[in-house]
Amino acid sequence: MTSPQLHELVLICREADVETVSDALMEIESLAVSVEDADADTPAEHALFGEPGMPAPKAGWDRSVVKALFDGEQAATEAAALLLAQDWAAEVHVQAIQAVVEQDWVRLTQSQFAPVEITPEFWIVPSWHEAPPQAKQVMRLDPGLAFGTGTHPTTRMCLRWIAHHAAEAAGWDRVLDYGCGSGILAIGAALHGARNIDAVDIDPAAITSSRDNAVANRVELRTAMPDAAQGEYPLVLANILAMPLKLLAPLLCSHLAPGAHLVLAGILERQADELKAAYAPWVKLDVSDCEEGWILMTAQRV
Ligand SMILES: C[S@@+](CC[C@H](N)C(=O)[O-])C[C@H]1O[C@@H](n2cnc3c(N)ncnc32)[C@H](O)[C@@H]1O
Repeated sequence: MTSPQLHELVLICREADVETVSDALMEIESLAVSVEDADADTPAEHALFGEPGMPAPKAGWDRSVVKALFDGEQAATEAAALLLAQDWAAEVHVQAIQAVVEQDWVRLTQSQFAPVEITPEFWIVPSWHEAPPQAKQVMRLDPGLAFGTGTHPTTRMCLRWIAHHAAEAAGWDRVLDYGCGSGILAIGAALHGARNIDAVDIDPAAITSSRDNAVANRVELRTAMPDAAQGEYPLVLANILAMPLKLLAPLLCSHLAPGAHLVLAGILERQADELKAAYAPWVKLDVSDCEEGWILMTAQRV
């Protein structure tokens, strides 16, 4: 049995009625409601910006287009009839009830994830893309349930650090990726020559995702919950957030072998001093990279 084609009910209403109309549409089980400016692209169009730092002058446009999505033409027609029968709907007008052209959602989603350059030689490339010709090192990674596709500056900075220190990878005979998400940092380390990598996370979906991504990249990781991290490592990576990183300072530092590198991300520029203070009993953290307000903090245990 095929499901009915999606239809949208397009209404024109005054700014004062937008909220009531939207609420009513949600109550009669519209699948989605959106509001647009009915005068967009005409001389009557006006923007809704306030002064910098001030709220917008009002919540809607003088004449708004409210579009509500329904599962089939009949549902949209019934919703229109029900809405227009309300005593507050005198100024609400039906502009159209029309079939919605199905999008190729898979293609649309895929088009939003392009290859990500970490260094000119090292790229993160979704499985449906060709690797760029200049890429010498490629990680295959598709967006999934766990954080870490290479599009976030914190992840990119960690990967760049790994790539720039790849000459030391012979010494990375154990690596700890604490808060592994998609496994992107652990896989990045493996692709650059690290061995015996523990990728741990509190989120079971991250553990599954890291395992799958490791298989896709033909690298070996030990993926597990955080208590699987045992002993000392010459490289410890953790891209979490400032607050958990502060709480985790004693634990992460207890895993640093003599001479080990500690690489921390998920920290905003203004949080640098708090992090330095939290780690000061064990190591001296420095800011070693910065992107879009996020910083990378690194240290080497003496
Ligand atoms: C920002 S994501 C980073 C993912 C990946 N490492 C990257 O660099 O893109 C942070 C990850 O840390 C995990 N996490 C948060 N708090 C944690 C904790 N206390 N112990 C272990 N993992 C934690 C989250 O579940 C999440 O997967």
